[in-house]
Amino acid sequence: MEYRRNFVETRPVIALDFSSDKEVYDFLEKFKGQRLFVKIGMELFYKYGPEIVKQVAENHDVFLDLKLHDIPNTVERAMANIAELNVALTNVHAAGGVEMMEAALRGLEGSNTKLIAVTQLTSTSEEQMHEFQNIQTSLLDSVIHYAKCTEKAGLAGVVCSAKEARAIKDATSEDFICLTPGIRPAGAEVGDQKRVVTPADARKIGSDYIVVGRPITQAENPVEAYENIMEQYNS
Ligand SMILES: O=C(O)c1cc(=O)[nH]c(=O)n1[C@@H]1O[C@H](COP(=O)(O)O)[C@@H](O)[C@H]1O
Repeated sequence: MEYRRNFVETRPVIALDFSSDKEVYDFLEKFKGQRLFVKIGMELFYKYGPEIVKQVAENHDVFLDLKLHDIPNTVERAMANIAELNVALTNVHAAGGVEMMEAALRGLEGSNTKLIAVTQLTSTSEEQMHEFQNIQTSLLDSVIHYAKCTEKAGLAGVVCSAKEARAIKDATSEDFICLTPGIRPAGAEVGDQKRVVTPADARKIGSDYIVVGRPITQAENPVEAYENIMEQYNS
């Protein structure tokens, strides 16, 4: 079946998982003025706070990945602070519940930031989910359950493995965003990721955004690695 696709972000979102701001700016320099889509996560945020987000957002689109998961009131108030940064995307954990996700959205009111929710981390395997989370459905069912709850709360989409993107869109809507980390070019080191997909397959299955960290940031030539991954994703 041919599916309608409204929007796909053709640039891989680069996870800036660096321990210092110097490494971040040295890395971004290599791309010579290109406007990138980058992800700032806990590692940088807990060290440099909103300042690094503001700095990077001057020249790049930013996904602020802080994965909020707390009581609704706390999440709403934290999101109101994130709203001031006007980043393109930010996230919460769907496991926080529908009420928490609705509160997060209220906190973001007035900003242009899209809110998405993490379903099951791409570093979680089916067995780990059964054993540690004591969820006895299949991992796919769990991910779809969280996606439906996220849709019900009114969020723009989810973070999931590309493996699940097609099933999520079938269970929600074609426009429901599937942002997918756990991307590995064929033969690349997998590291702690469990549910990995190649850039080309991610696009075929239905990712709207791919997030790529180490295969680019740890590459000998990060610009070349970025361009190769972008080409595979868009071919
Ligand atoms: O929300 C995320 O961005 C995220 C969710 C998830 O399920 N898995 C996941 O890997 N991520 C993030 O995506 C990035 C993946 O990095 P690499 O494994 O180095 O490509 C990391 O910064 C993770 O924090």
